[in-house]
Amino acid sequence: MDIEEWEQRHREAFYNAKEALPYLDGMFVAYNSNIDAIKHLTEEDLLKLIRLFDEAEIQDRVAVYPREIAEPLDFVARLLISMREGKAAEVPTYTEDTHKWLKEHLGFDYARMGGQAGIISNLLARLDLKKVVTYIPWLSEEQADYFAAENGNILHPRVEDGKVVLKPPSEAFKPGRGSKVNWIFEFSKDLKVTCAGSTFKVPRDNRLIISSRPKWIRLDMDREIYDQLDSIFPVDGAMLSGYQMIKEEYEDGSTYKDYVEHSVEVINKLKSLNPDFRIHVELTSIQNRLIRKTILTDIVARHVHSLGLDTVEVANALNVLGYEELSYSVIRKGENGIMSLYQGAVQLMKDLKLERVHVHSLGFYICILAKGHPLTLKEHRDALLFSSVLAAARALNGKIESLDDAEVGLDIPVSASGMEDLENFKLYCTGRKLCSPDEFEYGYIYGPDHDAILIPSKVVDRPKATVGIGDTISAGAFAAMLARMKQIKAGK
Ligand SMILES: Nc1ncnc2c1ncn2[C@@H]1O[C@H](COP(=O)(O)OP(=O)(O)O)[C@@H](O)[C@H]1O
Ligand SMILES: O=P(O)(O)OC[C@H]1O[C@](O)(CO)[C@@H](O)[C@@H]1O
Ligand SMILES: [Mg+2]
Repeated sequence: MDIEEWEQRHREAFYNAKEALPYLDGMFVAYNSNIDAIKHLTEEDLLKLIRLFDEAEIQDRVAVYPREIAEPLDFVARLLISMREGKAAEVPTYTEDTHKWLKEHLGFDYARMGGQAGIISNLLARLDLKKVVTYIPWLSEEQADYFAAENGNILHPRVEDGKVVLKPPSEAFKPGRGSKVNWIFEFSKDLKVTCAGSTFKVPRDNRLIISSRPKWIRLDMDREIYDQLDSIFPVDGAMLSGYQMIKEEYEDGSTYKDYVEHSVEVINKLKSLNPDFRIHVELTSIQNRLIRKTILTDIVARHVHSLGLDTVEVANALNVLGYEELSYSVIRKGENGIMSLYQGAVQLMKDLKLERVHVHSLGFYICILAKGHPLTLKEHRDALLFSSVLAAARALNGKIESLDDAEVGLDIPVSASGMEDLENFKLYCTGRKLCSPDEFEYGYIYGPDHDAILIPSKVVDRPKATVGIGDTISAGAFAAMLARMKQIKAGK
């Protein structure tokens, strides 16, 4: 594979996407947004933090592998695990005490829009989409301020005298509603960590998300808004996320089954209102295995078209779907396990009856397509290359203000190690007759029951922050794909 060829393809794809995006009438985005309190950890911070605890106790808690933050020791343990493995993780906390303790002992550098739906809404709005209809069940006044308002193209449903109208978030929030604040601990490659006599270096830039889960959170849609869902149209597709909020049981006796049922009702109603409608679900790391499995088998499977996830989430999904061996080989080899990652993504597409599975990894993206998916492999590849430029821009500056602003991503080089990973995969693909050597150079794979796109992606050496880049990649690619479908429909 020739790096200059891929740089040229990125440029061409970026301008093709720029041409196509205005053909979109709009996108519906729901459910989760929050305020991200972001803290870049230094070695000094870590020394101070570890000194607050007995190091043997930290070690014991690491071995427990806490799946929620019930007390500060859980936090320190999950932080060390995440740093040592270089794996992105999100851990829930159900107590306000966590926020108080972190504020008192660490503090944060800056607050930003957070949550897949929040980040995706702002990205699509700044790509100048005609309309982004966002639905956040817990929209607070403070949270409303984190939505991009400069283009006036983000609208949120509101019930006025029994009628659903679309308003800017700043006019649609629920008065008196509290805000959901997550903590994001960003840590850079090579940061040195010493605890209980052992020292290690952080293997790659990454972050740990502490996801607050206040009692009032419900992953659900207001009844009136559901009943008048046609009022958000015309929109061409939806990007849904936040199902990780769903709990097994609630104080009022309801259970996760009720919220899964409502979530599927919303999806079915959206599809009934536009036969060409396409729905993408963006995943995140979900600690509760029952909820993770249920989201995949009862909400995603057979109901949505497209799934976006990172490598750890592929492994976690395979694990709860019964592919322990494959899951382990994805995790064990990390970014190098491209064969297992590919096989895992194909398995997800088959088991969950999806049209599209878009996996983002550091240095390359894989997109598995069901046979018969509209668009050529080149058009799908363009969508992925476009998102790679966006990812670079977001990694470089920590945000994307506009399409013109995103062009800075074109100057970031395609990842040499990503190219190497793909080279290692070439033998597997050509050996199994998945593609000819030439087709592989284009990044096209024609499987027996699926097609696929592989691209090397642009990687920023010292990113400003990594949180939200995956959401940016998935949103950019899905929007560009839909836009191309609309452009073709318009005869262009
Ligand atoms: N320095 C970087 N430059 C470019 N892309 C990056 C960089 N760091 C991470 N990424 C991309 O961001 C993705 C992170 O995805 P994910 O873990 O889903 O993030 P989030 O869910 O917070 O948006 C990685 O898979 C990789 O493709
Ligand atoms: O699961 P939650 O609490 O909605 O949080 C999702 C987290 O994932 C992100 O959206 C990144 O994907 C963060 O901005 C956010 O803190
Ligand atoms: Mg993600």
